[in-house]
Amino acid sequence: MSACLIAPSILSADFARLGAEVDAVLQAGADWVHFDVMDNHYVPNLTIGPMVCEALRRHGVTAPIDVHLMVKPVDRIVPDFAQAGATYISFHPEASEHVHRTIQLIRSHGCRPGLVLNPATPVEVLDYLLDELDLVLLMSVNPGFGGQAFIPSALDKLRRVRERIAASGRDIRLEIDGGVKPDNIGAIAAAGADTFVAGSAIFNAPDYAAVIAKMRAEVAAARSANA
Ligand SMILES: O=C(CO)[C@@H](O)[C@H](O)COP(=O)(O)O
Ligand SMILES: [Fe+2]
Repeated sequence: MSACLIAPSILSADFARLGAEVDAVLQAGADWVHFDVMDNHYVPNLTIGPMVCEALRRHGVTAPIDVHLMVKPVDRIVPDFAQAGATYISFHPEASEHVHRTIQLIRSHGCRPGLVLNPATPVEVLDYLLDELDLVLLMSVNPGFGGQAFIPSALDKLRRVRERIAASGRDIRLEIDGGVKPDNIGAIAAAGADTFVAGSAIFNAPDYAAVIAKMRAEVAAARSANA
């Protein structure tokens, strides 16, 4: 099983102090920075773009930046995020006319491609694509907002995607996004996730290090119970 990675979603950070917030979660033990990009078109909310990603790199952030694109169309913005220092770029298949081509575009710009499945998107969308992907991101809420409740059917979907990843023989991260908290992360890990996005659970907590440590401990306990 791959290492457990914690990716705080900066959607729930204090945007007025973004650099300091990102420094604080990384110092508190986070592995990645999850960067939610919303366009008020594919989803009904508007957030941040490549200039903010570049500003974080200029600020000195060296951790992987995990860009979650909730934009339509996708391709036009990919080179800008690559230039801005994105590590992973993930997108929703519903937002791209040619999903395979978008994946290739992301890789050709030196980034790692990921595909995001909404709660109602069937796992079959991964057919013919797993060989090209470095990450599958399962949404456990509908995209657009932080602070929503985890949708339980994501657990079964995690198990099904984990089986497909195992069958592919490739090293593909399985990331979960939406409503992840210390009290459900164990069940999420047991279902097969190895990369955990958490926005409100981390940024609304008084002590980032304590909540990240609690999440890691829950994942470790679930993994040893399943071993
Ligand atoms: O992509 C999204 C929402 O569309 C997420 O990354 C959220 O920002 C996660 O926030 P929490 O559910 O953990 O509060
Ligand atoms: Fe996200």
